[in-house]
Amino acid sequence: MIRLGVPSKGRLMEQTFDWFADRGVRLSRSGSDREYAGQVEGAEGVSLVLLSAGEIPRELRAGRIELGVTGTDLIREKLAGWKSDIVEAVPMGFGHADLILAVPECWCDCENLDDLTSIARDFRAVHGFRLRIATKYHRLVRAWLAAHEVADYQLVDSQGATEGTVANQTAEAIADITSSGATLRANNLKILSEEPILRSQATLFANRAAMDPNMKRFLNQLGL
Ligand SMILES: Nc1ncnc2c1ncn2[C@@H]1O[C@H](COP(=O)(O)OP(=O)(O)OP(=O)(O)O)[C@@H](O)[C@H]1O
Ligand SMILES: O=P(O)(O)OC[C@H]1O[C@H](OP(=O)(O)OP(=O)(O)O)[C@H](O)[C@@H]1O
Repeated sequence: MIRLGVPSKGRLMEQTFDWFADRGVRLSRSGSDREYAGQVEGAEGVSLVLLSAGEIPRELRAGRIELGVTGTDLIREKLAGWKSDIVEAVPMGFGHADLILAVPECWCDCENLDDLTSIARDFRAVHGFRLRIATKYHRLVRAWLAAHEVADYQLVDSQGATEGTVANQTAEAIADITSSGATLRANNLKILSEEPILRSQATLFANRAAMDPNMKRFLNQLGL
């Protein structure tokens, strides 16, 4: 049996259902909106597991699902060395979002990472603590800042409403996912001019160890 993990709610779930329907596989939730059980029609030996998008990486690596749909950001953030256990089967063309670093709009002398680096250096001297960046993407942000040789900062964990942390004075900058940019604008934040830390989209991932003839047949059926 191939267990296919799909986000259990929202646009990501609906667009995943549409993507599979376009390829002749009908995924649906059984029972009420609140019941996290599902059905698969049009493919033999495949079952549907509805999960939080954030849990799909862990479940895939643990082998509790063989296939999973989630954002590339979540796989890279949650699984160190993910390529040894996980195969990227296909980017699905939706759920596009950029992981970016943003600072208050009113920081007129801060347009890029070089500016932020010198602000961070002075910040520590003036305030006695390191400039705080709120994020839930600890691994990706740390690696990106290290690659750009930025060291004078601290990460503050924020699992939601991250853009609000600056107004709430629990951070000076944020690193989060954005797509339309509306949340950043509403919170008076601007993106640094560098390329995003990561461009993410919804992707079908497979557990590498589960790549048997059965799995290949199913991927084939999906046109992959
Ligand atoms: N505004 C957005 N536009 C497009 N994609 C987004 C947006 N926000 C988040 N995503 C993407 O959706 C995926 C799920 O994100 P996230 O973990 O925040 O979901 P969630 O809805 O909070 O799920 P859960 O709470 O069940 O884990 C991620 O891959 C993320 O990149
Ligand atoms: O650029 P935009 O189109 O405004 O989208 C960006 C927002 O979407 C996500 O939040 P989500 O709604 O998933 O809630 P969260 O704060 O719980 O992460 C993300 O964390 C941003 O806050």
